Amino acid sequence: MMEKDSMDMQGEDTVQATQLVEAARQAALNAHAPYSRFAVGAALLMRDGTIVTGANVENASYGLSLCAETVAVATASAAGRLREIVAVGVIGGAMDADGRPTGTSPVSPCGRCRQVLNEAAQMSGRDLPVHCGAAVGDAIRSYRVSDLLPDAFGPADLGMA
Ligand SMILES: O=c1ccn([C@H]2C[C@H](O)[C@@H](CO)O2)c(=O)[nH]1
Repeated sequence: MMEKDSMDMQGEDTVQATQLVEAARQAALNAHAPYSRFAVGAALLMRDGTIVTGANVENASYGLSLCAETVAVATASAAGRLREIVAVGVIGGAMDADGRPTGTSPVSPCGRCRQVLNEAAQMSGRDLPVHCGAAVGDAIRSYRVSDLLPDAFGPADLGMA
């Protein structure tokens, strides 16, 4: 797999990653993914320590489905909190018969979600950590938004500070 090297973490960052991955796992249980049967959960750590979550919402058109990360960022934005995001956790995996995501390899955000996360990073003024966890087990790969979307098209390209 071609992916930029993930960050090495220690101490507090590891706690943050573990907490966000666990919240993302909980969120993924609410995925509406009857077509792909692939559940994704996303968790946003906010400046005040609270967590905003999202899960993927598919629909019968397939292609117009909403990703977990996008749902989470939209939820924070709708509450007037787009600028308050400080870290992100994501998990995903093929659902078992009970609708629980499975798999021991981390998944990382799709291309569209990377652009959405870049907007959150720009608005928060932080190169947000993105902790990508496995549905099951301890595997976590952590990145920065700028690792996932280098040379991003962003507000500066539209002449905005
Ligand atoms: O970053 C991603 C990648 C995929 N999905 C969802 C979309 C679809 O519902 C399912 C399979 O692609 O996973 C997400 O929620 N986030």
